[in-house]
Amino acid sequence: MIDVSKYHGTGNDFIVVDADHPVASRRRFAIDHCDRTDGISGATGPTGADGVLFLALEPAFDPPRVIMTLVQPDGSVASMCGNGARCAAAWAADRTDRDEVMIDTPAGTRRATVGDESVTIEMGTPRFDPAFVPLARDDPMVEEPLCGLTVTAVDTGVPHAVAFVDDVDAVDLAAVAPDVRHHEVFPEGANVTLASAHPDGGFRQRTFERGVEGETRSCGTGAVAIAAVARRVGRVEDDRLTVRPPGGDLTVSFEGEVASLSGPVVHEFDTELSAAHARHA
Ligand SMILES: N[C@H](CCC[C@H](N)C(=O)O)C(=O)O
Repeated sequence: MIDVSKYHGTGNDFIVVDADHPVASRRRFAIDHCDRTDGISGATGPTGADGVLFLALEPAFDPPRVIMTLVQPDGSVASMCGNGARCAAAWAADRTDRDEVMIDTPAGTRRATVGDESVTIEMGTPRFDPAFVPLARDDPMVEEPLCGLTVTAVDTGVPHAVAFVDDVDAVDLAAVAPDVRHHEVFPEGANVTLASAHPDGGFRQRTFERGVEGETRSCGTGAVAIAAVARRVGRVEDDRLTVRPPGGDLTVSFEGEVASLSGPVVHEFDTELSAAHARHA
């Protein structure tokens, strides 16, 4: 058994594992323990999770660094996760007593700042170039019809197909998302993110995630994707926007074209999990 923690960022929830602990098969560990019916349990029973964050803390750096690897419930590895990176920063801040942490991800190194009420992570520059998303074509996809939605494709560390609709709750996301998520124009697949204008400003959000293969309560790269697309297509000019997924409000801000993501992080509980899976299972 190994010690683990459970965290969530606006309802996007993760099992956090110190990478020093021996886990024979990270893939098997994520598939088993993320399961919503018989995965990781808290005081009130099984919770499961949207993914496992394996975190290697390097406290000697200034600021401390964390190498973050997100393994998803289907066993795949995602190159970036906005809410996961915010949880990783809170975990590292607890261990180092520092409020600034660098998170190393396959999408790049991102600075995180841990405050009392919220954790902010730099998210880099959203990219529309087909080579970045990636798209299996030479032109960016901006407000094009795709599987019944009007889609703009953007890379915010992972690929998002963003569609603005009148009311995010009026869309049967589970029904419409899989065709977009698996469309041949996205050679690595895509997360499918819906947005609609909120009466108090900003946007409501719903995201169907690749790797979870379902809707999550929040998605940080998706929130940044909505803000980036809204600016690109001229829906807003703001440098600071509230994006509201079902699990709680996120703030996306821009300095020039570089985005940051802020919102609360909650340490839910600590427990122990079995890590004794066959290496290649
Ligand atoms: N929930 C995450 C995104 C995970 C990325 C993943 N679903 C993929 O692209 O495979 C976030 O807060 O940004």
